Amino acid sequence: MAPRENLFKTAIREGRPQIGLWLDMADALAAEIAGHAGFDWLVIDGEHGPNDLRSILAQLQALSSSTAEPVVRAPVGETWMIKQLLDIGARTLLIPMVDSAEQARELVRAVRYPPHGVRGVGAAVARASAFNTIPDYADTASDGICLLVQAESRAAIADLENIAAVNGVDGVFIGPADLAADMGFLGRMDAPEVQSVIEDAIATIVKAGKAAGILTFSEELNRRYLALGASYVAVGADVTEFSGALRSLRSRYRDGGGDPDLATRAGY
Ligand SMILES: O=C(O)C(=O)C[C@H](O)[C@@H](O)CO
Repeated sequence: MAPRENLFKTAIREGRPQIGLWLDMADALAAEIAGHAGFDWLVIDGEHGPNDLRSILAQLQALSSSTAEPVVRAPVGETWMIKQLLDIGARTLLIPMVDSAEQARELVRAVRYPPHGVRGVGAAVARASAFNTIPDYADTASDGICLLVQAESRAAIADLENIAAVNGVDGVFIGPADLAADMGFLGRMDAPEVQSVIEDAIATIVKAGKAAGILTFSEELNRRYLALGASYVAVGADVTEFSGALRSLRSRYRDGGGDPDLATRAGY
């Protein structure tokens, strides 16, 4: 039995738009609910969500009955951390703060077994191999693994062509919040200077033959990025959706109607 196909990886390779959501509740039940909402991909956020290996595992298990591809964002791109995430069954990884092609090449090595990389071999006891019931797991694992690197600094933008060209990088994901901050526009992702860099970055990634992705809570921007060739866009986050819905509900019962902006305030 070979590992099942990574349909998200196939879709972004073919340029078919994939709509995603950020999961920062760090909760299996919340992930399961999101899994049944029809998203194509869901980011289990190990960078900013209060996650550890166990909570990521629980969310992977909760999502195993859904068609959404779990995308696990590591806190940082460390080889030992990537090994643990792959062993618990994460197949699509999003690695934050990748500033150079050299860093991207190291990440490719981290997700591959020798002789192509440095991933430690422990498949026999790992969930990734369905506990040793996928006999050819080690030989076929890299087919299902999808490596997405995040470009979110001026340094990354300067080396973007080379990052996108790295063999084994499946997609480059633009982090608008960090990019804006690094450019001197903290919290102002909509600044024209930032938007112009983002649009050029999408073009560069697509020209290199790789999948471009991004997260924004603005529907207008998401539609624009899709039109420019981005193939996987995250359109919101569980925390902000939950919080916005609750505040909106509460404000309807407040004298005077409450603060109409509460539910829609942009986040980053
Ligand atoms: O820079 C960004 O934008 C991202 O990397 C995404 C954010 O980290 C995400 O958590 C939304 O706030």
